[in-house]
Amino acid sequence: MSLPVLSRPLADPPTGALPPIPSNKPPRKSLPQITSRLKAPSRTTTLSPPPVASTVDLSYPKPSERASGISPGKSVRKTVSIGSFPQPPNAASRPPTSASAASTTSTRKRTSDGTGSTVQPSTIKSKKSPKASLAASFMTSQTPSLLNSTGDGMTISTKAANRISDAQSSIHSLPQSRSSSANGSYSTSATTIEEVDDDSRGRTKDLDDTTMDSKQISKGKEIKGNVIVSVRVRPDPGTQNNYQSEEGEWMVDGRRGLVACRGKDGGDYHYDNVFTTYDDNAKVYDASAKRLVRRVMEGYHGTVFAYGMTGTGKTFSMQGTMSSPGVIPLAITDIFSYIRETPHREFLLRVSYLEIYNEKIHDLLAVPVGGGVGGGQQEEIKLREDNKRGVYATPLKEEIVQSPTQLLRVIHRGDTARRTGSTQFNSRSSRSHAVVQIVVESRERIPGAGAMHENGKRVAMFPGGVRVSTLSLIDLAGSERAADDKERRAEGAHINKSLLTLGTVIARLSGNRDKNGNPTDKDGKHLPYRDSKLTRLLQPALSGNSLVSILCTIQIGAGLTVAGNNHTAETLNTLKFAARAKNNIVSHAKKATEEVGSGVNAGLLERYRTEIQTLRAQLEGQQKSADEKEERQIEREAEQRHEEQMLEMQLARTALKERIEHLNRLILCSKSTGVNGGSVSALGMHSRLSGGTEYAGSRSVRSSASQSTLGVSSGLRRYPSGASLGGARSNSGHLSFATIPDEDEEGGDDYGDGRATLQAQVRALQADLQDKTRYISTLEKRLLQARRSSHSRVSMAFNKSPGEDGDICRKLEEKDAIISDLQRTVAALRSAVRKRDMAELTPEMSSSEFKHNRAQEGHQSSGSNGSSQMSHSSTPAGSAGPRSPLATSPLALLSPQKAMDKKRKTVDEMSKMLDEMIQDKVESGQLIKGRSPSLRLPSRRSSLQRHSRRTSSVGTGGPAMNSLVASLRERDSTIEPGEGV
Ligand SMILES: Nc1ncnc2c1ncn2[C@@H]1O[C@H](COP(=O)(O)OP(=O)(O)OP(=O)(O)O)[C@@H](O)[C@H]1O
Repeated sequence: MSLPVLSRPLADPPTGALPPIPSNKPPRKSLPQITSRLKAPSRTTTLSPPPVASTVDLSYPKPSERASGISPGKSVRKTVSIGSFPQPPNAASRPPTSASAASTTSTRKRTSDGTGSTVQPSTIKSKKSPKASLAASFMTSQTPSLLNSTGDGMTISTKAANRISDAQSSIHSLPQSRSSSANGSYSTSATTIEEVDDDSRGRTKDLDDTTMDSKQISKGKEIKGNVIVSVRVRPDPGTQNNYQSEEGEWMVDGRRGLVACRGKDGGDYHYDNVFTTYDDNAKVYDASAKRLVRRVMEGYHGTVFAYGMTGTGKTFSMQGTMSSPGVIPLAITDIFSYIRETPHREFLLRVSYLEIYNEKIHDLLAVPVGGGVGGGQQEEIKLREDNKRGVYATPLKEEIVQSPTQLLRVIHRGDTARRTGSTQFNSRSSRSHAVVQIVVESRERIPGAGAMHENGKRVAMFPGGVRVSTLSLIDLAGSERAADDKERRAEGAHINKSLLTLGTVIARLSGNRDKNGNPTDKDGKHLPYRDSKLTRLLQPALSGNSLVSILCTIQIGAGLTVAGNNHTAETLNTLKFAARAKNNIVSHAKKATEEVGSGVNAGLLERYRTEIQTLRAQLEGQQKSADEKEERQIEREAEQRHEEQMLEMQLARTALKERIEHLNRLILCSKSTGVNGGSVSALGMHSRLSGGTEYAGSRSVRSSASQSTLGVSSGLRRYPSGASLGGARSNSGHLSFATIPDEDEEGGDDYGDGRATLQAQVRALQADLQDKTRYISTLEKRLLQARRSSHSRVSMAFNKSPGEDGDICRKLEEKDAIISDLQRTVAALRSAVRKRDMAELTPEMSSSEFKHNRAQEGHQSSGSNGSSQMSHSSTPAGSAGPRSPLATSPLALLSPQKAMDKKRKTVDEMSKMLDEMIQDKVESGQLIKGRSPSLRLPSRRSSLQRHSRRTSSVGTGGPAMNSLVASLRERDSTIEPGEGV
């Protein structure tokens, strides 16, 4: 099936003055009592049919005779032209459009045979009278391609055919579609909202003033102008438009809107429009639907439907052909023209297409479950009704369209799915009622624009509100006599039943309502809308919520008789239906209100806008949270780095602090206790000497170790021997040598003068022990940390580039150096202890020697300086050289003076105990062996043993001390040099 190519202007809106109100038809002598109420179309047109149609001699033998109970004159009680529709905005109030401009620059004059010839614009412009303008509107119709109007330049392949439905097309459906399920349905019931529309009413009044006595105008009569009834006569090729049939003579007068039948049951029938066989689809559309379409764009609901016997041209009129597009494609063109002309509003169009076949509703746009158009199972579509939306079909697929081509494609897709069949009168007869529904949503582009001017009148508009209106284009199935084919008969029965119901409803329409607001007939009985799906669906339109245009198609002439059927009765039935519709349908159509907010009635436009806003807000929120997350991550990383740095600094500070404390304590010890010499003072000296500016690392460890070593050395001086002195020298290095003379000198003074009490010394030693303990634990910590970090770096290094191996190796070597230092320090400690023990156990030290030395010591101390003493005392025993204080001091301890011996012995014991404790600490703290340092906890047993030894020796004095020394000896003999303690 091919889509029709529009052969008329893209935009041919009624921008100029509206056509004149049809003047009252001249009273006819034969119908004096009727003609006073009739308004015959008095359109002056240059396209009048040939004389054969209009000059048929009409003779009305029985003018007052009623056809089927309805007098033709009475049935057409009031005929109001299309001009009674609400007026469109003034041309001046709208921005000029290219389409309208085009219509003034180049026009084509349509002739009665459908061909056009170019005429000059001036020819048309010169016709200023309303009548002339209407004529001009027909004359100026241009016939550009519909495809060009979209601007997309797409070519739709078509196959020439007389009917649009006869052609095949390869156009595919568009992806953008949505379903109007119960939840997703959209209101088209805005017209149920009553609003005062002074504009349209006033205009109707003005228009009617020209045609009828103002006293006769009532509101009910005014709104009848919202219903247009037209009759179109199909050409009968067989009879060359000879309107004579066996049943009588027919007269069709397009100018007067008259169809008359002279014969049995005949009569005169007047309508808003009567289209002769010479009128083409464009003229039909212009006169019957164009203005309605425009009103729909302005916010009114509109319904156009074609009614008539089968084969009389309903589908031809609604769809048209490629060369002569029908109402639907022309309406689509006008819809988009209106959108282009109205830049201050934004629009959203959605379309649905359904058919009622055998009293079931089918969605022509939904792909059936079983696949294939028209086949498979479809979800049953039901009609529902609510106060807001009125009657609606659900679930019905709706597609959003953005161009005329797109819209035509969608409708074409529905057409191909529509049921057709061959009947006696139509090889491709529509077997269903087809309903195209175009929902138009619109809103002001600038929210808050406030009041707008329409037709020169100030119309209050709610800024930002969405207006929803609906255009229903319905091609009804044709009524027919019983067919031979069973299927056709069944279809025909349903078609006829629904059309009968439609006729019944229209015949009983009265405009009355019961107390619940339901429409009733004159007798107050309910109208049978529910008797058929068609009437149920048309209920909103028939009960007055919509502008209505009914196009009734007939075929008259001898051709029908030739075919063996006389359809005059059917034709008369159609004419009567049209007359009843015109008389009975009362339309209260009002412009839909603008719904503000995102409720059901607000339409998709508002929903989409709300959704856009929501999504935009979500997007911003997500962006914000992502940024925040990133910031937090960065902060966290920075915090971690900071913490690591702080930890490192803390460790460094702790080490520094401890060192400072240690140094301070040593200094304070000597000051606060008044001790100027002895081991305490010596330790302080050594600390100062060895400390310097070294805070941590191997140097600190070394200095600390030196202190320990020196501490031990200070004890050893009480038990001097040549071997011990040599060992002490070799292990302690230059520090030992540098400090020994001071220590010895001061120590000699201490004990010699007895200024420092033993208690003070013990305290000082204990404090020193605590310092050492703390220092050792700090070293442990650092060692552990260094090991951990080097491990983690090594593991990281494995994952990193091989180029970093050198760094790691270097660091490992550094750590190893530290460990080696520590090991050396411990070894020095051990060595010092061993030497001390050896010195302690020297038996051959004679008392005379001791005396001699002691005397010498006393002599030297009374006069000479420390350095000379040192040079003498550092000489080994028995030699002529100077003797070391370490050599002389232990001898002095073995003095025969008992009191002094006792005192010194106690000090020695204490010193040994302290040494042992230091040793224990070192032993229990960190044990380093080779390159794999590990912590070793002291065994509980040995610890306890040590503790008991300590307490016993402290509590009991000499014997305990002996056993302590023995155990020390025993232990030390098991330790090999170089082995970790
Ligand atoms: N005004 C017209 N001018 C030229 N051809 C016409 C006209 N009206 C109808 N026809 C032709 O008559 C045939 C039948 O028309 P159409 O199918 O439109 O009738 P119908 O009323 O829709 O029939 P049905 O109810 O069976 O579907 C078609 O071939 C169509 O081209």
